[in-house]
Amino acid sequence: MTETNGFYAGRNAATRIEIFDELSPLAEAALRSFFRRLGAPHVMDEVVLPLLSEGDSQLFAAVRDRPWPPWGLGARNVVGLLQTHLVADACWGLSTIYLVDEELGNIGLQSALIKEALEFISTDPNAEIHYLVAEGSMMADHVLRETGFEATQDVFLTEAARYFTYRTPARRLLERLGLSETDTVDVMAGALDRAAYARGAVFHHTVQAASRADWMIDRPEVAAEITRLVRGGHYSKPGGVPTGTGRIEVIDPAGEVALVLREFLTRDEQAQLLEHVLKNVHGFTPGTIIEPGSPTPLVNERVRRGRTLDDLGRFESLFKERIKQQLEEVMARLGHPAFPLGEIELQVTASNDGDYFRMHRDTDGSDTRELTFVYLFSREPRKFAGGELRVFETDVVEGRMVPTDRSQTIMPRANLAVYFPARHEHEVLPVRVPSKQFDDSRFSITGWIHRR
Ligand SMILES: O=C(O)CCC(=O)C(=O)O
Ligand SMILES: [Fe+2]
Repeated sequence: MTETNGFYAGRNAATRIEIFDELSPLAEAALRSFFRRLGAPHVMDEVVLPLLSEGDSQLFAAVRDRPWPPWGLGARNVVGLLQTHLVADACWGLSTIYLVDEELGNIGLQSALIKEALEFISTDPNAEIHYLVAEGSMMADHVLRETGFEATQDVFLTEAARYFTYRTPARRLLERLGLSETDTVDVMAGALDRAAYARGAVFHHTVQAASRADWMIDRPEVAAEITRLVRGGHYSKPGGVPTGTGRIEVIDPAGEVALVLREFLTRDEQAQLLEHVLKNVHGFTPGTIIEPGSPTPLVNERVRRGRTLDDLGRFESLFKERIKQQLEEVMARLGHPAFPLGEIELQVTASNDGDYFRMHRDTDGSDTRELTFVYLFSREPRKFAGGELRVFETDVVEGRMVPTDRSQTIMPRANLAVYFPARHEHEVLPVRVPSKQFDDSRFSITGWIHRR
């Protein structure tokens, strides 16, 4: 047994896997020291502790105890760590296995850590493991699929890359890695067959290498092939009803959930539009919503907080013209059936500090709104955070509106045009504008494209 794992046998015999879901000061000190040795001390405060304090997160640590005394500061030496966190109902994110350099080749240790985590998670027989994988990535895509993951159409967009959700049942992953039948201690000692360790090595090293840019490098414009799925990502929605469980099979979806087109206006047009809007600051009034059964628009801050302006000045005709020019391509790419074009309503929204627009649809099916258009703009460089536009696909099945598991998150970025069917539920996440200045707001122009 130990023959196949001789190099690490001594170390692994002195290693145990410890589970934490809260941290004593001593355990926290041991983890801080671990991340400092990894050269990534920020991970503790920016990832591990926040996830842990949200609840439903566990740390699986490979620990070696100091020979004597086995208590007090420095008694526990953490050499490997895996964090799990519940993202949505029965949907779990796994961190990469963080390892000190001298354990990078210790496949017994890595297998033991993931075995403990997967066994813990799969006490729920429906539990699934999810990763976000960058579109077009070769290594992560190939290896995750080979390990039994399926790619879904659930999209997550950052400025750096477009990610898709990959998922697999926790039980299946345990089996694919050959870990379901052997005890953790034996896994560490080298009792699995070669093929299982080889599969595990490819899997773990791929996840480590592919996600390294996500946790080692503090540069948001650098895209990692694999990134962590987080709560507050496209799986949970303030004030909304959960839709994207990631567990509904999507077979050959008709088109994109929302179509994003860049560079909608020229530079000059952008500057003039901003000028028009800033000049009309006093024309903005609190944004309203139309509630079911009530014909008059109302202010309802439980749903919407923000200010709107109906007068687009000369931009009214410019927007209508440009939307009409794009419409054919837009409908083709959305897979949206053709309709005789009617009017286009336009409205500017300014979202300042604390503003949001919770889950809603722009049509309940009883009016003639077909498509929603959203144009995003702001001062550059941008002075706000948040304000992501999230769109959740809705199908119509036998005349009823049925949410699917596809969604798309659009990070605000100046000069983007977004199109989606008006029946899709969508929301604007809370905006933060530290200066609270009107000029620094997140601005958008919404267009409702009617059929005749
Ligand atoms: O500002 C946005 O991104 C979207 C606004 C919206 O959903 C609406 O005006 O109906
Ligand atoms: Fe809307």
